[in-house]
Amino acid sequence: MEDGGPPPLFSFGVIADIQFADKDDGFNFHRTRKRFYRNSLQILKNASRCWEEEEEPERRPAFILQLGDIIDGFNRELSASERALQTVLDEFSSCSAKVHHVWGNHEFYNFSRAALFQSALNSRDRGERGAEDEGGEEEGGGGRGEEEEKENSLEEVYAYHFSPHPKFRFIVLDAYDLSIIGRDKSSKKFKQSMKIITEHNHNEELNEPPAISPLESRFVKYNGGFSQDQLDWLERVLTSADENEEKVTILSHLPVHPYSTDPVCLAWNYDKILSMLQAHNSVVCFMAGHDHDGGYHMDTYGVHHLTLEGVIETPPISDAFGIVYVYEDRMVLQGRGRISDRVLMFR
Ligand SMILES: Nc1ncnc2c1ncn2[C@@H]1O[C@H](COP(=O)(O)OP(=O)(O)O)[C@@H](O)[C@H]1O
Repeated sequence: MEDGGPPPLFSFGVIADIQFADKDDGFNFHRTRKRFYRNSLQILKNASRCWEEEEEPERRPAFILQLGDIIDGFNRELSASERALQTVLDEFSSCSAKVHHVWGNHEFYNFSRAALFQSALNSRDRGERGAEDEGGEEEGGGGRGEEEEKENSLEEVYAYHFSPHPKFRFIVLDAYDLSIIGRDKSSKKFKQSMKIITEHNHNEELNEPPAISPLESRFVKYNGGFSQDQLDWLERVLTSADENEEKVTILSHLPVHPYSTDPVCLAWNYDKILSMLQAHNSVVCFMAGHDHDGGYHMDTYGVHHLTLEGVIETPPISDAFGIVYVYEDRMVLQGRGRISDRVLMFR
């Protein structure tokens, strides 16, 4: 694809739902899909090799987007969370490009939010500015008491943005900002999240989706949503990107367009994000993981919603990763294995 044409401006690698565990193959909850816990490391090896093989500087990934669920929740039961994470990170480090990590539900099955902020999965320092140090009443912050500091750290958001090339911006979102997994039970956000989920989901087991309608099925414990603070921050980042005529790609573990995923995988308040994306001309693409079957939809505003097929449910004969080559007017996804090639024209 694109052979013989001008080189891209820059390129990046993509991969989602690796969910590595040193454990025999198993199944998803409904036993409809096989999960290849050990082989997921082999697919990551294939990805690293492929990303490193690119010889032309503009075609070699400048960075990698890891879209969440890097290791499986089973590691916690096996007391192997740290070891499994190190195994996967070692594999990533065989590739020269820096990785931007998105956080998914399995990150919270293995680690507390506080631990994640202290871990190598916090790639926020690879960004320019995060939701915590930008705007609102958070700014200036001098003279905060210890109690207030503690309270703020309980509510902290993992979101940031970076510009790898002039006129292009990437925004990492925290889709478990409102969630009952990961948030400390004493936090305001936990209480708010419990209220939201129990208003919609009356099952005793909150991972069992409400059966009212396909869209309502998203109110399960393994999903989450975006706080108003994060939405306000995103609004400011997008306004500035519009003014600077940038092309913005947004990254989140949870998809936000009902046609790009099984609705049971949607973010709780996906509609809030969707209307914001449509109102900002700078937004060209929204990338997510979580739904291992993947999905794609271009909405009526020309925004591409790409849900990447998950590594964990990819049989050993196949692959699930890609390289995206970025040009002035489009992004060209070259997928491997289950991930399709796509040309994403900018609106
Ligand atoms: N219908 C359900 N009822 C009860 N628990 C469920 C249901 N669906 C999923 N779960 C649980 O929710 C968690 C996440 O589900 P899973 O399908 O494994 O998601 P993921 O694709 O993120 O791995 C698992 O602990 C799983 O056992």
